Amino acid sequence: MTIRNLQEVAAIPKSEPPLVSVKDVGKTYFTGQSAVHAVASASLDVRRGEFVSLLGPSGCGKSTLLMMIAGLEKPTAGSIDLLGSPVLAPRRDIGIIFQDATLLPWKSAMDNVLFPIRILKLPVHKYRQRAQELLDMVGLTGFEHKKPGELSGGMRQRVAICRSLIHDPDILLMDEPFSALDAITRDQMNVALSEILETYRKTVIFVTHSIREAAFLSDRVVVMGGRPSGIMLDMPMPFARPRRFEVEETVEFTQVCRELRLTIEAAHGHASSNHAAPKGAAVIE
Ligand SMILES: Nc1ncnc2c1ncn2[C@@H]1O[C@H](COP(=O)(O)OP(=O)(O)OP(=O)(O)O)[C@@H](O)[C@H]1O
Repeated sequence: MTIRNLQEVAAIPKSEPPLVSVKDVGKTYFTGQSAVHAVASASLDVRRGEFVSLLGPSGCGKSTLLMMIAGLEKPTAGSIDLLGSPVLAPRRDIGIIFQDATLLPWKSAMDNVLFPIRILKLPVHKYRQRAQELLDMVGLTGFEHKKPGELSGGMRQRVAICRSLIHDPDILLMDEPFSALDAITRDQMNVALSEILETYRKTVIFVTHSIREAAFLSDRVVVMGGRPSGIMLDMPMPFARPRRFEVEETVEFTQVCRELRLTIEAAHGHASSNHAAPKGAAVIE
């Protein structure tokens, strides 16, 4: 089982082909008589070890793009390659985390983490130690035998993160994983996720409404928006790693967040921050 560390990632040459390649992808949903153009033409490359956030207001197609990368929705235009092969269906080299932890309520935290191993018909005993290491890393030592109902929302989401990592996927897709948590727990989860990724370095595509969350976690932030929706901005985050809360108190962080916010507002025809937030952009924190 490979555990990639930061030094290894830093050593990945920029010339290496992207791990995820989204080319001119579009998605139109047809429901009865009407058509919804969820994503117009989106192109995006993600390199191995990168953390890329998809940021934008409600309804701009972030989840749709993520679900297409996961192979859970089919594009109506363009193509998506993962590790050099086209995505045609859900794949084992991907781990997915949704807003709701969706744990099995009758199973313990340990058994929930090991669940993908059972589904994949791999030998469970070989993965117990890794499951324990993951639970230890997210601060759940001593909670292995608790059922989801006995855990807090933040704890359940930590179990879900462990579950997504247990089979050592190359890519993690995360759809607003912390948006149901209170602000303090959410901040703690952001730091916990950063720490996890410093050890179990993965390629991550992360959907969020939160500018600060995107800026804190990401190597690049991709802003989606416009009508029809596409990619408005692809911006590298200039903050050194490892990152701790203090980065959010820097002038540079505030400037980056401002630029992201202005791009989102411009996408909605509101270039000035003095305007009231447009419908749809009201969800941006
Ligand atoms: N299964 C579906 N059938 C029809 N329309 C859909 C479907 N899924 C999404 N849509 C529409 O596609 C558009 C994009 O939705 P999507 O959920 O991808 O946006 P989003 O940016 O992730 O929004 P949110 O942040 O609120 O989750 C919306 O107009 C939505 O109503």
